[in-house]
Amino acid sequence: MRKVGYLGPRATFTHIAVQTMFQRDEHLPYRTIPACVDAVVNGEVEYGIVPLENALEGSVNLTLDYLIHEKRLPIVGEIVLPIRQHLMVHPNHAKEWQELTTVYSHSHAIAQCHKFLHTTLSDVLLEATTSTASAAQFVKEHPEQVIGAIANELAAKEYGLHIAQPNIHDYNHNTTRFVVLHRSVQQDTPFDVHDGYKTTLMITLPSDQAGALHQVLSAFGWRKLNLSKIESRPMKTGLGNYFFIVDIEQKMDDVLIPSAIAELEALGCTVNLLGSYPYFLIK
Ligand SMILES: O=C(O)C(=O)C[C@]1(C(=O)O)C=C[C@@H](O)C=C1
Repeated sequence: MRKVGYLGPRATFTHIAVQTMFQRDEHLPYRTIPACVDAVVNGEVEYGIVPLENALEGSVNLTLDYLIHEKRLPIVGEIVLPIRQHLMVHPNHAKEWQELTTVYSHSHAIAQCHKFLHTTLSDVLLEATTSTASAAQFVKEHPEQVIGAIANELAAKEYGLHIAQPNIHDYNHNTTRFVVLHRSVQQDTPFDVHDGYKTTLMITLPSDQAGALHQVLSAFGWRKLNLSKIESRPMKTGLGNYFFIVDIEQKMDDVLIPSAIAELEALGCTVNLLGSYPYFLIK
């Protein structure tokens, strides 16, 4: 049985991803994303699962920044999960959900429900928590307060809450990508089944070189390497300094990706491989 760490407490979306893909393993909750990443670094767990990107809200910057700037662990797998957000309250307040004073949730979950919150609960205070399930746990522990949480159905069951309004996310096609982290690059994949492979690179452009980004993209383009994501993030070294994260829709090979990397390096770019890994889409 392998030890798998996740952003907890029990019944987060991350926990659902872990329960689905690591059914026979031991699951250990961590309070924050950095704590979960640290647990992999320290060897407390073999794998750590953290959210990376949501279809409505974009990247989970805390994950990306911690992985890039603090603890550089390889990505060895990816799980994509459909996300349905529900407004839940303590059963004592089932009829008062329109009079809530405060709604708690993870900032990404709050952002996925802005339209609903704006139109239906416009005066409510919004408070960010470390995860959706920790918001549900907080509501359970404060039955005297007229407050709510945005979380999933499993959290409503786990913490004995009443779903006052189901499916409050603003757009139907809501999914989140979770990455599987390991201490070192592995030959074995963390799960037996998968829907395809991705390779993620971090690319830093040479400073002040006109057309550098165009040249980078053409190194992938003429090799017909399909990119499923390109995103820039601050290098945190000064205003205007950015690096790029690029996802290529295929496994690392012997020819195409290595020669694209060599071409980028010849152009003066710095390229780091963050992982080449299988992904699985949960239905
Ligand atoms: O709080 C949770 O339940 C999480 O697993 C975190 C998280 C995220 O950070 O994006 C995961 C999925 C949803 O997009 C909302 C929150």
